[in-house]
Amino acid sequence: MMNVDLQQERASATIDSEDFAQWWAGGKTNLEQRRSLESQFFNDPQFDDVIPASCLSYKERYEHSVARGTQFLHKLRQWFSEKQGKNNVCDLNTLQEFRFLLSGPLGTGLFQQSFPLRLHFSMFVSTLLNQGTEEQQRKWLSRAWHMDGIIGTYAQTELGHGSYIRGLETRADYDAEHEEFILNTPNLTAYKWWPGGLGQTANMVVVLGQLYVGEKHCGLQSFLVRIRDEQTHEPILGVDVGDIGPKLGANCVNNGYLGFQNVRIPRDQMLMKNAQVTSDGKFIQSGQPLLLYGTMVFVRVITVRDVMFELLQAGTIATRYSAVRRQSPIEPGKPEPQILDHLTQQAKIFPQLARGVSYRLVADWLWQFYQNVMQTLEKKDSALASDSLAELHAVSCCLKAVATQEASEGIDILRKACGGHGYMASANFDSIYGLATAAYTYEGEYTVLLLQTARFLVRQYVDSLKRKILPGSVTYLRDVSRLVWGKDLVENCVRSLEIASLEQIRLAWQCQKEQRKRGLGVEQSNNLAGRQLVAAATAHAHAFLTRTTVRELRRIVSGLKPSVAGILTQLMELFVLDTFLRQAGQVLRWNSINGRQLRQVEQRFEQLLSKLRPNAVALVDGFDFHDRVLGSTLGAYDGRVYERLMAEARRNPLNQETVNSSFYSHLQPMMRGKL
Ligand SMILES: CCCCC/C=C\C/C=C\C/C=C\CCC(=O)SCCNC(=O)CCNC(=O)[C@H](O)C(C)(C)COP(=O)(O)OP(=O)(O)OC[C@H]1O[C@@H](n2cnc3c(N)ncnc32)[C@H](O)[C@@H]1OP(=O)(O)O
Ligand SMILES: Cc1cc2nc3c(=O)[nH]c(=O)nc-3n(C[C@H](O)[C@H](O)[C@H](O)COP(=O)(O)OP(=O)(O)OC[C@H]3O[C@@H](n4cnc5c(N)ncnc54)[C@H](O)[C@@H]3O)c2cc1C
Repeated sequence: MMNVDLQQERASATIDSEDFAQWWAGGKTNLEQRRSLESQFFNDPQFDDVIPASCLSYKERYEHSVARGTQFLHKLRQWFSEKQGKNNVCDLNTLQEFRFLLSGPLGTGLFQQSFPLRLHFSMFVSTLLNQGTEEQQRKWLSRAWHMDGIIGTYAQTELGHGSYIRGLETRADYDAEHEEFILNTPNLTAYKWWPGGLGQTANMVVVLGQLYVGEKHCGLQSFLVRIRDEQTHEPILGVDVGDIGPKLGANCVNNGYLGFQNVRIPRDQMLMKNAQVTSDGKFIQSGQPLLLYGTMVFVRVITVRDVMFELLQAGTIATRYSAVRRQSPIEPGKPEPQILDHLTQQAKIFPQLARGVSYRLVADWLWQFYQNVMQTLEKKDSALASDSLAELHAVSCCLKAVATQEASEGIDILRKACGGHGYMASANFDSIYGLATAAYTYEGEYTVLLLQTARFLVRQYVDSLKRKILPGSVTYLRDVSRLVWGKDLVENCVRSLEIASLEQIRLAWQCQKEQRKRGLGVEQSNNLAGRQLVAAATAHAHAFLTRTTVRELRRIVSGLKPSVAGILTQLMELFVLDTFLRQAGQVLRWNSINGRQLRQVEQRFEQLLSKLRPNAVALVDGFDFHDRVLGSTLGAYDGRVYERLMAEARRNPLNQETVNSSFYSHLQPMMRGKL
């Protein structure tokens, strides 16, 4: 039976959640296909949970995720190859499509704490694609794509170094006589540490190590290394491998450690698309060295989409729960309202929904931009390629940083918006938050990535002073006009964020110059200007996110059904106004905005909350998360929150006996003074 409040919400909404769901899924056919695929898995008893996953031990969780992961991949592959037909070869688009099935809603529905085989596709196969020569791809790609004797992962980070990649210590020495590389872990800090699936799952890795040819250091290169025997799965001689242990979240990923002692691999297992070692030991850098970092760029790009889903999962749970939960009369003597009627509750939840929708528009744009840059790189126009790569790196770094930070923060706001019940593991905010906050760190830590973007921004700012043509993402730096507060509030807000970004970049540049004038070198000056540089990259991200959201929505809006267009326009506006208000410190520092104008934004913000209120439940229904994807007692479609909380408590293994054995062994002796 459906909760009556949710029934009422759905009946009185002015948008049709089905229309929204079709747009969200990219069309009716896509939506139907996704639903049919999900039902094949979610209705299959072999994918049911007997015991709540949160009640399993760490080891049991791993074993369960491998058992389920292999069944999942087997079934998904069959479905995917039928769908792809003859096109079932591994290229970038196919990989992204398949990876999305693993890490999007479907994969999340089956693995709330992720699973160890994900890295094989997102990082191992993508590295073979990006960094392998055609010959290497012929040899390895198809096998890897079909997991034919190969389960891979990406081993870059070490115990001692993660952010500063050049500091990695793993060594690969070329032995010309045997045409082999010899891999070594010279000390404890050189142990690989963190790679997902490395502990007990993977049998091959892409390893990043310092290449030495004789005495000559040839920089970091990537190598394809077998670490476990294909048949027995025992570690190869000289390989020391294991799992690093429980973490804050993502506890089914099987993150591992790895050390090498004189492990030999053939010469053709260095990935040689951009750099080669010839059989007689000549090192040739034939492509742009930075392409070695290509896998990281790829994952940063797709992470924006991943955290968008996590934020909206949490948003759906909090919205439905807030429509079911009744507490605290607004007027004395009146019935307790749905907590969603408290304006402050709307102000916690709706901006997160708006942010998620904005990330969706920006993630689509970013993926397109990534593909365009990849095509440019293939054209071998080195100047153009290097400019495009620099812009892609700068944009992807700041978007990944800010999106993961805001999504994690948003998920925690949504968790708190569910009061005490939000803290239950069965509400599932812990898993969702665990994944989102991991993304804040992995694939480039937040501050480290913002500093990368800031370098680019300062350079573009200096170019703007020289009246040079600027890349698309920063053309606004050429516009030095002051803010003119007009009728269009969205434009006022976006423009003031752009001005704040421009001025903050200018300030960061001035700080660097001041330090240089004091006689400090470039690196020290950068270090001392660090806070300003991070503020500049953050301000740029906010300006870019708002401008891109507005532009992308305007580009597509005419093709949408009026009710979908209407709610998306409200959400876009709410996102822009919310960003402006949250960044008010920066905005007011760099723009002349008076109290009346600020109040205008606040009033419109509050008005938008009221406008969205009647459609909130229909909107989150439109994201079309299956109950299994939400995995939450608070967020299920039927709204039977209290029944589910109680049922889940009763399933808890502790409640399977009325008296636990610890009573006889400890509590009773204590009470009888017999300890
Ligand atoms: C358990 C997970 C949860 C479950 C989810 C499961 C699956 C999800 C899928 C995958 C994710 C899972 C796991 C994540 C895997 C990882 O984390 S892999 C390890 C990732 N590591 C990093 O990201 C390290 C971050 N550090 C760096 O990228 C670089 O070291 C640096 C900070 C960018 C600096 O590099 P450095 O070599 O020192 O260079 P320098 O600062 O000197 O810069 C040189 C110039 O190169 C430019 N540049 C740097 N990187 C790139 C790049 N990628 N592309 C293009 N250009 C780049 C840089 O800006 C400099 O340019 P200038 O012109 O000189 O300014
Ligand atoms: C869940 C998870 C999964 C992961 N999966 C993988 C994987 O599959 N493969 C893999 O190779 N790695 C993986 N990693 C490792 C991950 O990429 C690194 O942890 C990440 O890049 C951060 O590096 P670090 O741990 O060295 O942090 P540190 O760099 O030590 O960061 C600590 C602090 O130092 C600051 N700091 C560091 N450098 C600078 C600087 N230049 N300027 C200013 N401040 C700085 C940071 O801002 C931060 O506050 C994973 C990590 C996690 C958490």
